[in-house]
Amino acid sequence: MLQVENLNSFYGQSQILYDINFELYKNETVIVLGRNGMGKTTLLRSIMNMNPPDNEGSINFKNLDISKFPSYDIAKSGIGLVPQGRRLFPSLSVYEHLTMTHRKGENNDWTPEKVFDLFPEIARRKNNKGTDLSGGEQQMLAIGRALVTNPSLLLLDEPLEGLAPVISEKVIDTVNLLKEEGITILWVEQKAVFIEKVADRVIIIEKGEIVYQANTQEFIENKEVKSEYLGV
Ligand SMILES: Nc1ncnc2c1ncn2[C@@H]1O[C@H](COP(=O)(O)OP(=O)(O)OP(=O)(O)O)[C@@H](O)[C@H]1O
Repeated sequence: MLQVENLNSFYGQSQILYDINFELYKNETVIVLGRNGMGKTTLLRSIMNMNPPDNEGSINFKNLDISKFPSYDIAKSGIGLVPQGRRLFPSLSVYEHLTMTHRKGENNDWTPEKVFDLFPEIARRKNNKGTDLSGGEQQMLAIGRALVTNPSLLLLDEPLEGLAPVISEKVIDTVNLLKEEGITILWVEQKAVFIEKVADRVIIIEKGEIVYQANTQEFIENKEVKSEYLGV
């Protein structure tokens, strides 16, 4: 579904990502782990061709090189981003967040109403400003806003940040449900604690380079890798 080849990313003169190569297969959930500042957000921004960073290399999505597409065309081609920190719009209501980006899907259309069925917590607050919601509700809205673009690939940037354990569980359950619906997931995260509940494969990024790729079971059993790169 996605092939990233020889991706190098730069903020001005500073190189952040070095020769990144990996593939995502349809319907798998892959977690990219890395400590603070290792380049995880930069990787997602590069896939979306958001500026900054500047990128070199190729990114193929469903056999199309999207690396030079503007971000809105990448979104249209079927990649949805749930950004770090949610980045909701202070002037928009919950409902407006969902209607503004709704783009009709081919089969199983994610409408604002379907998002409300998934997250009744935010349905009750549809006329409130998005930024007035609790942290957990804001994360649900941020996921909903990406879903109404009807993505086949969803990029999640540390979606559990600042959430209570019970809400984190709900987000993890939601991601598993989306996988059942056929959505491919690329999730970047600092901590590996929940990984066996959701991931098929794990990639570790260290100072902008991929230093490890394995299936989840192999990763869980590999204490050396965990302590070397994640300090756990
Ligand atoms: N706009 C920017 N301009 C210059 N440097 C940046 C910019 N954004 C990020 N960086 C630098 O790029 C590096 C990678 O940052 P990035 O946000 O991708 O890391 P991360 O792994 O997502 O970290 P975190 O877990 O803290 O979100 C860091 O050294 C950061 O300081």
